[in-house]
Amino acid sequence: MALARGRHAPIAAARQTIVVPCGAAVEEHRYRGISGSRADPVTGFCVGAILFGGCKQSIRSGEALLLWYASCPFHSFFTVFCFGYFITFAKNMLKAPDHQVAGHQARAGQLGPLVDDSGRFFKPLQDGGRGSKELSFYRSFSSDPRVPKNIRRFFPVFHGTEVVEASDGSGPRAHLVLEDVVSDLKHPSLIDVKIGSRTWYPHASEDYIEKCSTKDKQTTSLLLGFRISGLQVYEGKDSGVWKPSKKQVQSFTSDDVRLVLRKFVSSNPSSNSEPDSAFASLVYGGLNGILAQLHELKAWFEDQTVYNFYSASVLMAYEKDTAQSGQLIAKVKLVDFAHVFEGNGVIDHNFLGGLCSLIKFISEVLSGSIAYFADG
Ligand SMILES: Nc1ncnc2c1ncn2[C@@H]1O[C@H](COP(=O)(O)OP(=O)(O)OP(=O)(O)O)[C@@H](O)[C@H]1O
Ligand SMILES: O=P(O)(O)O[C@@H]1[C@H](O)[C@H](O)[C@@H](OP(=O)(O)O)[C@H](OP(=O)(O)O)[C@H]1O
Repeated sequence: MALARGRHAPIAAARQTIVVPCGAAVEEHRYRGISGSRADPVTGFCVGAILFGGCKQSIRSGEALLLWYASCPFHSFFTVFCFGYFITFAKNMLKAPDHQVAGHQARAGQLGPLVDDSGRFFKPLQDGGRGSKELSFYRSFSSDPRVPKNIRRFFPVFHGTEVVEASDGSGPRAHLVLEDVVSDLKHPSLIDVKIGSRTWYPHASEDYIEKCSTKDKQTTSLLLGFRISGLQVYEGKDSGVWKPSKKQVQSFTSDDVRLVLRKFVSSNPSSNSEPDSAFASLVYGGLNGILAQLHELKAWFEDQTVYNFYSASVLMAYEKDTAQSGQLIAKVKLVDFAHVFEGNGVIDHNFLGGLCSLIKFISEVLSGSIAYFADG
C-alpha cells in the first residue's frame, strides 16, 4: 500500500520507496535521507566537490582568484544557488521540538517527535498498532466528506508519511508528517488536556484497561472528564517559561486544575501569589478566543457519530507577545489519534462529556476574572 500519496502530498525531491517496520504494520513510505535533508544527494555531492575544488584553488591563488570569481556573472549565480541550497538544507534538518508539553519525547535516546524549520511535525509511527491506527485515522479524516469545513481547522494538517532517522537511534522509521501547530508562535503558552473520563477503548486487553483506569482514577479524568497532561506558560523575557514537571502534573487535583487554568492566562504563573488572570479575557474570551472555539467543537460533537476519540487531547495555545496589539492569537487543536474508532452512529459521549466539563471550568475562570477586574 503506498502511504505517501495523501491529498497533501509533500514536495520532496528525492524519492525512494523502502520497506521498514512501523509497529505491527510493514508498509511502504517515502524515504528522507539520514541527514534529514530533502535535497538530492547527487546535487549535494556535486556542490560539495565544486566547493572543495574552489577552496583548494583559492588557497593557491589567494586574492587574484577572489577577484576572478567575483567578476564572473556565472559565479554570482552559482553563489546564490549554493546559498539557496544550504538554506533549504538547514530548513529540512530535523530536531526535537522546543515546545512539547506531553507525550513521548525525543530526548536522551528515546523515540519521540521531531520538527523541521518549515512548520512540520514528524510523529514516529508508534509500536503495538498505535502508529498504524493513527495513520489510518489521518488518512480517513483527511478525505472524509462528512467532516464539516469549519471543523478541519481544529486538526493538524496531514502531509502524508516520511521515513526519517528515528530519534532513538534505531534507524529509519516511518513518521506521520503533520502541521506543527505552534511553529507560528514565537513564545507559545501551551496546555495539553486529555479528554474523556475513560481513556481506554472498547475491546482493549484487560491489562490495558487496568493500566488506563488506574490512571483515570488517580488523576482528574474520572472525576472531571479530563486531565491536564502537560503545560508551559511563557512568563517573559527574563523569567522564561513556567513548566511544571510531569510528576507535578500527574498529581493535579480538581482544585489544582482550577488554579492551573488561571495560571495559564496569568502574567505571574510561577509565583506563589494569586494568579492575576491578566490575559483571561483575551485568551479565553472574545469571538476568536478559546471558549468560542471549544463551543464550536462541542457543537460538532453533539452531532457527529462518525468517530469516537479515546485518549485524544485538546491542545490550547496562545502567544502572549501579541496581546499588546489586541490581536492575540489563541488556538485550539485536537491531537493524538492512536485510539480513534468508528462511531457507527453513536454520539461520542465520553469525549463530549469531557469537553463540556472543560468548557465549564474555563468559563468559570473567565467569569471570575471579569468579576475580579470589576471589583477592583
Ligand atoms: N501537530 C503538532 N504540532 C505541534 N506540537 C504537537 C503536535 N502534536 C503533538 N504535539 C506536541 O506533542 C505532545 C504529545 O503529542 P501526542 O499526544 O500526539 O504524543 P504521544 O507520544 O502519542 O502521547 P502519549 O504518550 O500521550 O500517547 C503534545 O502535548 C504537544 O505538545
Ligand atoms: O494510549 P497509549 O498509546 O497507551 O499511550 C499512553 C497514554 O497516552 C497515557 O496517557 C500515557 O500516560 P500519561 O498520561 O501518564 O502520560 C502513557 O505514557 P507512559 O508510556 O509514560 O505511561 C502512554 O504510553
